[in-house]
Amino acid sequence: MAPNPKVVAAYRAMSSLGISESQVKPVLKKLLKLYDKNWELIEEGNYRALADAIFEGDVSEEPEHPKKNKRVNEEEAEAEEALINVEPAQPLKRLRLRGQENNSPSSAPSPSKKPHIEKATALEGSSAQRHQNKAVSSDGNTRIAARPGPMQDASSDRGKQPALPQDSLRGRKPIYETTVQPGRLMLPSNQMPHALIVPKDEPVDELPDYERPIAMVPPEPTSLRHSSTKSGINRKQGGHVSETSSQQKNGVRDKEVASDVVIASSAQGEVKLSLSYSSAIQGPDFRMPTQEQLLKMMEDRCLRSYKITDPNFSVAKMFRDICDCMLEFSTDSNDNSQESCMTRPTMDVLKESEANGTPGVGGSKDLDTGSHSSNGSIQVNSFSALVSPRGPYSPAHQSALDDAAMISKMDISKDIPQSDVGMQPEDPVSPNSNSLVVVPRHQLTVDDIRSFHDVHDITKGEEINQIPWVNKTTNDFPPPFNYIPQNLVFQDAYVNISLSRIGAEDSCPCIGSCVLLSTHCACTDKTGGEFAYTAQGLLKEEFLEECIAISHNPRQHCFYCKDCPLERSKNNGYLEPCKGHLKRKFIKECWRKCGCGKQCGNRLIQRGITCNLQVFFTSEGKGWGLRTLEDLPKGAFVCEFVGEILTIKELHERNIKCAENEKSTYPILLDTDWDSGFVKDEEALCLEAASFGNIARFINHRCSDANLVEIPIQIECPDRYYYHFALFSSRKIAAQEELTWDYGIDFDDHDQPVKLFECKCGSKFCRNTKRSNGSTRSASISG
Ligand SMILES: C[S@@+](CC[C@H](N)C(=O)[O-])C[C@H]1O[C@@H](n2cnc3c(N)ncnc32)[C@H](O)[C@@H]1O
Repeated sequence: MAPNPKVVAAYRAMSSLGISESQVKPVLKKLLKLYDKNWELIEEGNYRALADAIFEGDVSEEPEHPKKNKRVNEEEAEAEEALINVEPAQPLKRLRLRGQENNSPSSAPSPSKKPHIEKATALEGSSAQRHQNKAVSSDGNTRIAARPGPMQDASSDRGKQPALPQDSLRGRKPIYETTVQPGRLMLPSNQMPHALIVPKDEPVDELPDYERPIAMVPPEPTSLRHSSTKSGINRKQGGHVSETSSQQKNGVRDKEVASDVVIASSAQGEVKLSLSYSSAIQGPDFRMPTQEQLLKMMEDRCLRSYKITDPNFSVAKMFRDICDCMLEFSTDSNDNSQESCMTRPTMDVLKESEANGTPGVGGSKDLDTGSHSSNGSIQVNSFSALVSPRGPYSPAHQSALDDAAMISKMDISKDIPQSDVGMQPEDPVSPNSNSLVVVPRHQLTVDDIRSFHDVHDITKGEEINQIPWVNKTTNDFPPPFNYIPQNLVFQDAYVNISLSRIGAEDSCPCIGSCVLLSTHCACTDKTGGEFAYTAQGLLKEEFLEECIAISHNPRQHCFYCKDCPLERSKNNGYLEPCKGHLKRKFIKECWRKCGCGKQCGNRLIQRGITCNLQVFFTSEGKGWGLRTLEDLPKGAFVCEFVGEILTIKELHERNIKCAENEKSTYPILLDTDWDSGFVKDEEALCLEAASFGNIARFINHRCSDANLVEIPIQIECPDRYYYHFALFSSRKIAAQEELTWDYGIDFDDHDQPVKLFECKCGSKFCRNTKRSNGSTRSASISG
């Protein structure tokens, strides 16, 4: 008799998992019986049920049913015959599970040799694999991550289904049935128990991926067979029968019923987590596991497949926690008074607050108000603060946070009792904390998400040193912005960084550190044959003093362009005369085409920020500021001013837009070389740091006697229309001092690129209080 092609296919699929026909045969026979020869159930998910049954050993270990050898009908006879006659199957690549494409059948270890390990390995390729996170590597291959992602976007699930014909469904609708019953925990589809997945021809659901229920009801013929007493599970609470929506939708089956088994519940039983099971899985050999067996099995799976190493890990506890979270979430979200629910801020901030005598905020931000708070007083803990690698955080929490921001709300000024200040904070991601609210990612605006700044490191790891932030003065959180460590072109700016444009005159053939050599270095040619830096990595005194002098006496160092790009950008048909720009002293650093190394003393600013800084909320009404946490010598490099590279035209347009929305821009004109000839529009540039910037965006202005001075640095571009804007200490600065620089604002000029602010620098040279001076330097930052 010709072999049954279905059987052949099943053999082949199992063969690709390294399972021999002799192992498949008895299990397949039993499954055929169990499923009433419903091949669809066996074929589903590339023979997932078959593979699972073999690995679990459930079916094959069952005692033989008395009707074992009775051929019920032709098909069974044929199938059994085929099971005997079929040729050894060749591995069929198309049928292999994804992620196993490199496992040739020959290299697959024999299950009989290493049954335990083999089971785990194979499961990773089958059912267990579906519970794993996957990351797509740069080569486009799907990789399995070490941990499951509970709130993973369903789109990342692509590629998890086997390459079977139902692949054609990908990109359309998932093949799961989604009957939502009240009180069910909603989890993403990639967490649905595979045993409860319905065949592919069942109706598809309309629910978004993130609202798929964990409990699923598969189709089955009308029956209440499931009311088995075998299970031993106390189903008093949850053993109810429910009707699936699919039946109502398609009307194909009269009634499909399912039963729930409660596997966990919150303390008072308000929330229960139950598994629905269907009589479709209850053949004559149906054996319901006890709750204990189920949890034990799941625990084993977690240990093996998800590599959970915590010896105290308990699936039962995890499920209970899920119930607690559900309860907490649902009661919080129904309760409008949650707006005033509060939590304790992070420890370091509380300590600071206490020291300061005022409540403080750390890792906290006013979550852009309006939609979140009617009175503007609701404060939301920083998302990043919660996920700080140094904070009370575990990788397990991370995956949950990937798709849902855990946010604790507080209004410290009103709600934190003084007795709470300085108390040990709760684990902010503990499910037992009643101060947490889980906000689905889709409810957050881009600005909300951006605004989550890590209290320990506002740079999010982009700099060598972490730069924390603190607010001892108000409940405000740092403004939303994206931290970038290097300038980035916004759109039209022409910044041509190409090696071919760097000629011999713009690079040196030195070896080692140029500043230590006695020989001439070509990179100093443009700065008078002298290095600006000392061997100790400070600005040379003389150079620094010249820069400070230029800054103090702008009028004497001003030039006026014939065709000013700034005026041109206004494009109002009437070209105003140039108001003047400052001609500054340049530094040319060595770069990639030079012979010296990265540690060359003439590559200072490109090595990044090395001093210890902190963002803090100023008490003088200047908003946020930057301070040093260590003493700085005179001439030390502090940081670069980093932002988006905009053309002046783009800045003009952005200013108009921002003015409409009452937002600020923080621009620095890169105008120090505009006198070299006609500057094209795409080469008249500025840096703008309001939305994308580095730590320098927090440095406030101080008139004249600021402790930082700005210096243009040429690195990778031979042309000076694009350069770096570095800030150095203009004098010794003591730890805790605020860092300031003179923006060069003319407070009398109201026709500047951006609106002016009322200067609160406190300097006795403040130009704003005198409202005179008439500095002719072009405006930098204002707000
Ligand atoms: C580059 S930002 C500095 C960081 C800013 N303070 C913040 O909170 O994000 C420039 C803005 O800070 C404010 N600012 C800077 N220096 C100031 C000063 N001396 N007095 C008052 N406000 C100042 C102005 O609003 C200005 O537009």
